[in-house]
Amino acid sequence: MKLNVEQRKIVELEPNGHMLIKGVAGSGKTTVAIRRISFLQTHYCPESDDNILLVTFNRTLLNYIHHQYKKLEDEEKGDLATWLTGNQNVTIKTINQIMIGHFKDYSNQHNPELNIADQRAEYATIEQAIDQLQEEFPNIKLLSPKYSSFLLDEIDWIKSCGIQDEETYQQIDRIGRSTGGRNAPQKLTKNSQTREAIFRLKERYDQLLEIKGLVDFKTMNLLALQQAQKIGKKKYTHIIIDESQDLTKVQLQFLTAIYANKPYSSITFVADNTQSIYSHSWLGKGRAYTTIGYDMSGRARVLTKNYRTTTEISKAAYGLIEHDEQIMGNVDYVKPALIDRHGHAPIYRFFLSHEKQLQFFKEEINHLKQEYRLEDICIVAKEKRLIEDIAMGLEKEGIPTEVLHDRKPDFTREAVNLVTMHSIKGLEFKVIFLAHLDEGVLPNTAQADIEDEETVATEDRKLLYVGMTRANELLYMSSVKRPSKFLKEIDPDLLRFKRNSALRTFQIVAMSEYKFKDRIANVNSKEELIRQWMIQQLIHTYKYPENLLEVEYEVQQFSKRGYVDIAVMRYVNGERVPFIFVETKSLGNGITAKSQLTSYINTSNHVQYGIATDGINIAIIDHNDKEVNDIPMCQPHFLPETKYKSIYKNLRNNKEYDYLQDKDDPELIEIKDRVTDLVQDLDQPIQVPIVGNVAAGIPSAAIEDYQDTLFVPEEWVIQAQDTFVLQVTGDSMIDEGIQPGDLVFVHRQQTANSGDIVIAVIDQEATMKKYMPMGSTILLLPANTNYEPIQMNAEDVFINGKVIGVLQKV
Ligand SMILES: Nc1ncnc2c1ncn2[C@@H]1O[C@H](COP(=O)(O)OP(=O)(O)OP(=O)(O)O)[C@@H](O)[C@H]1O
Repeated sequence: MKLNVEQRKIVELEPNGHMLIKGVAGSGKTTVAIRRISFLQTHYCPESDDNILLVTFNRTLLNYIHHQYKKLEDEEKGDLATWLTGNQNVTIKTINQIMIGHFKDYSNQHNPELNIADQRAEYATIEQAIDQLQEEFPNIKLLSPKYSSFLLDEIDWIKSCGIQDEETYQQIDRIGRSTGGRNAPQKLTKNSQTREAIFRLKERYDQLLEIKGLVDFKTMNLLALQQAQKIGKKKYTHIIIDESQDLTKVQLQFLTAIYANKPYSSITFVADNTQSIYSHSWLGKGRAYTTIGYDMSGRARVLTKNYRTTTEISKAAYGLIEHDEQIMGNVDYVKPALIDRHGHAPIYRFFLSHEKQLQFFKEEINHLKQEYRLEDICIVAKEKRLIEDIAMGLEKEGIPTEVLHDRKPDFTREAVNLVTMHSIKGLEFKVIFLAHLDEGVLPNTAQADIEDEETVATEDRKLLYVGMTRANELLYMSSVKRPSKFLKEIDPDLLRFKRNSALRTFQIVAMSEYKFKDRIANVNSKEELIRQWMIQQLIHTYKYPENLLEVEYEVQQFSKRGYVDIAVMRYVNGERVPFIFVETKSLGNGITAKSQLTSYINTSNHVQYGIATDGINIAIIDHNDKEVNDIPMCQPHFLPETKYKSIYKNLRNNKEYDYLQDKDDPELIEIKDRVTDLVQDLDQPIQVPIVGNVAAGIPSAAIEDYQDTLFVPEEWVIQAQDTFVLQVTGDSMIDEGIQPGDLVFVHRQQTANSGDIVIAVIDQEATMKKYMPMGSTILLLPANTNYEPIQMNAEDVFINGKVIGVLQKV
């Protein structure tokens, strides 16, 4: 892969202390971070104690980075191999892996028995602490075991921010909490007794853990920081922090503590705030870099082009974040640029049960298997239990799965991957299924208290955004029962109901927009919702004009009469005939109407397609009862003819043109060269009069006296004021292709050359013949073997005009 100019510039930037690389999802931030390592290693690690650290937030991303390196093409491997294999001074780790190392140093020195508490120990200890403090704070209802998870989260947050004393906690703006309890307090007022109680609880909880020889994860982080600051061993000359928006303040301070500030050092923050999905993160909440001691003015580089996803997927994903004021208002927001890579629009489905969703996955995966390897497919859901459920279901159906946990996953195993939304950050797959985008799950309203409702929504909106931007080629989204409110924020025109079909997902049409109300027995029926959605789709998506649609279309089946819910008509040879039949059922009622549909289709030879749908399921069949992907878009030739079509033969240059004249406005004409298909630009057509028939000849009157005129291009005539049009009455010229009824264009003139077709007057009667002078006589030749040539003395023949073209109706 060739880096673009902006990426290469960043990779090859001379290190100059701290810098920020911000960019949209898929813009190559991780790619740049990786390449920069080999650049720094080659050029800016002159001393033997120069080390480079690439730190990531989550373990899945770390594993994925390792996996991606192995896949790099041979030419790039040369460079990368230096630090991947042989060279020991490059470390790629998660932030926790590094901090645990320092924590171990700390415990070895102070308390070798110290261990990290598991979740069960944390809950047991918090309940103990609550119990001990309840007497002291009898009025604080929050001090109750039922709020344990809320309180643990708050304590975690206090530690994540490195808050050391109660006074600071009393003053601080509490932004970013998202895991309250169902009945958690609505607001943690500043300088309140509630905050006092929480802070005391934190202290008591830590003491109790300590007695048990335990620390929780966030205290482990604090001790690691303390250790790093104490020993002052600044090991890393260059630090690159991928996904830096996810780190806590303490984690960021820790990295500063291990950063060796040499003249050629660098600490690079790689960030995308739009993807900040952790409530305890520091920078991701819009805080300035100055809060951790870095002024980024003039030190930020931006990557705007998303290389990962197609334009269709990107558009839908960006549509989502555009609805979020918090995201758009963030100073570090980067407006994404689209690259010109197109693919299938995202597919969105909803289901009435988990089993139906699973069934859909199974069927789609079985289809996808023909084009993709199973390991190119990843199913993502917000919660772990949801992906585990899906994995179990798929395994039962014989589809191998790989759940990507923290443990080292095998990205190469022939299996469908499954992962949580949080863990998929930084990863990418050709096909992504985002499952269970359900109300209540996304956003998880049960967990939000009112103070943080917006923050929770923003965080979950970002989660969905992260998920959507993981897909290289194909994105499926689905909900079970009520869809997440975020899906309604995406323009429905950007989503599809199924693969390889233009059909959009079911949407309720406002009753004021209903069509054919006067033809419908019960506009309030549930089935009508589906019919009106299909009518809307036929008109807006498939572009069938309303007057080609009929509802309750009557068909005759032997002795029985039936009524098709929607019939799409089209014109064939001027006749209006049924083309598509649609049978609808009320939402989720199944497509049992399919057999009915087949029998209706069989009542007419004209019907080519049938659709049976209940808004959730759909079958599209052709007249042979075979499932097809889609129905055709409306084509111009399906419509009733609005133009008269003729062919004009220009006898002056032997060219043929299509001559199309609007039925309502004869002045509106279109001329097309029949050989080149080029449509002629007709700025100023001229008018030529239709003056009568050939037998009458060309009258002497002026053009203005005639009302019937034709509009034609100027170059078809020699001179407008001398051109007339006559209708052919006889068949004497049919071998020249001139038929009775044709219109001939005649230039008024008294002479002619041998071989010209002329209008000649003999005995005051006009006739059209081929002119052939022979000495003092003239031969007038018919082009029809049934007629004899006429030989006349020259003085008895009056040439009235020469035929210069023929217009023939088709
Ligand atoms: N210049 C480029 N040309 C072609 N493909 C590129 C280019 N830069 C990056 N890519 C590809 O785009 C995809 C996204 O790159 P990468 O994962 O580095 O982006 P990112 O900004 O870290 O994404 P995210 O923040 O969404 O995780 C990868 O498949 C990468 O190979």
